[in-house]
Amino acid sequence: MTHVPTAETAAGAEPTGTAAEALLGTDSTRFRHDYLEVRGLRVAFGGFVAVRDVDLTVTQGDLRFLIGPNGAGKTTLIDAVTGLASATGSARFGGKELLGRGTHRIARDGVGRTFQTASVFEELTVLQNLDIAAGARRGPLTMLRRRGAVPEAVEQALELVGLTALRDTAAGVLAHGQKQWLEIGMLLVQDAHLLLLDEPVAGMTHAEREATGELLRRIGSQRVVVVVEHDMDFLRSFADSVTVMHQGQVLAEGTVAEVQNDPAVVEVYLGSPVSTEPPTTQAAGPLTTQEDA
Ligand SMILES: Nc1ncnc2c1ncn2[C@@H]1O[C@H](COP(=O)(O)OP(=O)(O)OP(=O)(O)O)[C@@H](O)[C@H]1O
Repeated sequence: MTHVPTAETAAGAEPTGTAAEALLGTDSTRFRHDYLEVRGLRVAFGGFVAVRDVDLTVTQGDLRFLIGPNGAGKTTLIDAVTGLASATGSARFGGKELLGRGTHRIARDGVGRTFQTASVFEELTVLQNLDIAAGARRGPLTMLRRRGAVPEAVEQALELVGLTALRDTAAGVLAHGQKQWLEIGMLLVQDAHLLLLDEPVAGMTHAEREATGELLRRIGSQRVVVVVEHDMDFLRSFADSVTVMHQGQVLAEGTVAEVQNDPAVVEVYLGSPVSTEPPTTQAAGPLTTQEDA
């Protein structure tokens, strides 16, 4: 029988505190003081500078959203931090300089990312995908020793991302949202402590977006999480803080309310200078949607 995945079986189901704590740790873990510190980051493609002079600090417990118009340099920034784009300046995590290192070493140092399109092994089951991700961390010898047993971290990740009931389902038949959760689970079993997520809720249903937001909250309390996102409703529901990029630079940073009322952000998003006249009615901010207007 084909298992039909539903939103209810996925990340919306609250995991037990034990699984989340066991996998993510608690405030007393050694990762408490982890943070991403980017300074003077610059990425050029030939003569075109896609990212310039970017400073960014993101700490554990601060679910950071990175927004900006198309082409602002958000994905390029993630590419630079994860070793996919060569960059100058500095990007440090856990006290280590990431720039100039290979993608695999950066991953081993606890930095994980997702892409706009989920990249899971479609023919393999949820469990197999997680086990491979865990194996990437364990190394071949440990993998051989553990063959047959489901590693504890994999069990915990299954529960945390709400895919326990779908563990034996082929990843290819998962709903779109569930694939994203699987990818996030794969980062967790790889022991990523900096998670850079590129548009994780694109194409998701409302229920899937809500479930993802709750999941990111849980993870963000114990890991350093940066979310690139265009979905402004999602941002306003779940962001602790926001960095706005424009033309390769940081334009504004602050709480949702702060950036929403920043005239420079308004101008970029609306494409025209903000009126200096007092509004006659409640003005819609740049991060508002049709629902709000
Ligand atoms: N490999 C590349 N070679 C040349 N130019 C590139 C390359 N990758 C990105 N760019 C350019 O760099 C700029 C920033 O692109 P990037 O994908 O980082 O933007 P973004 O903010 O993530 O946009 P979006 O929201 O549309 O994903 C764009 O002008 C893009 O065309």
